[in-house]
Amino acid sequence: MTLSIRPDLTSADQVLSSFVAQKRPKVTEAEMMQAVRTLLIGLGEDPDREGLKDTPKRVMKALQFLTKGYTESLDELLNGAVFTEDANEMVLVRDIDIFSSCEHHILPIIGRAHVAYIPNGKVIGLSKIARICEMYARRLQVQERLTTQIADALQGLLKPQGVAVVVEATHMCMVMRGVQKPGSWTVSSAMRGVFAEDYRTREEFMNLIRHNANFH
Ligand SMILES: Nc1nc2c(ncn2[C@@H]2O[C@H](COP(=O)(O)OP(=O)(O)OP(=O)(O)O)[C@@H](O)[C@H]2O)c(=O)[nH]1
Ligand SMILES: [Zn+2]
Repeated sequence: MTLSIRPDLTSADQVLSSFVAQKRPKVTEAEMMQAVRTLLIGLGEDPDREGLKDTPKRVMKALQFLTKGYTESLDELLNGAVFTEDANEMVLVRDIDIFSSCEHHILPIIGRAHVAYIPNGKVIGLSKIARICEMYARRLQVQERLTTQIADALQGLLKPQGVAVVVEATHMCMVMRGVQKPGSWTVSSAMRGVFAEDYRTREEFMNLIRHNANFH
């Protein structure tokens, strides 16, 4: 089962279960499209008018794409790209775009993730860090869980000296509806190992995610 619908799992269980690609449950696409059609009627629309004729299919496809992380696994996305390397300095991948969906309203969470780790004999292909973010973001999420899942995945895969993840994001459910606060954004962090234990390591990470790159 997927993480978001198994709140009883510990983070270690969650990392393990992420190794196995999840299958979509057996609801037919026709049933999903029918549900969107019902929504349209409930909203006061005519689902048979020309502009809306293909909308149930489009909405279903869009939602399938936005939640494709349920069908992905760490094992597949890694493709073996964990290498033995005698490196022990911080590795940071910054400014990873995040497009997720909040589980309360299925509205976009848009932001960036910054992910660092300090190796302990193993390094991971850099693109795989962004792919891990992508896999967890493309599920129904709360920002806090997205942040800890990324950290726990790296911690579980590499057993590094430490992992640090910061996610900065704006939630459309707080911008377009509800409390309507455009410009508000949320910062969440997950620190593991030396990043949790040693404030200087954490400070170094925080400084590195604040400075501007020279090539911009
Ligand atoms: N902690 C956390 N809360 C979130 C996230 N995304 C959405 N929420 C919040 O989830 C809460 C759901 O509250 P409810 O009162 O059940 O729903 P609601 O009536 O739609 O709430 P409002 O947004 O305040 O109108 C809201 O406070 C949202 O802002 C997230 O990633 N993390
Ligand atoms: Zn929401």
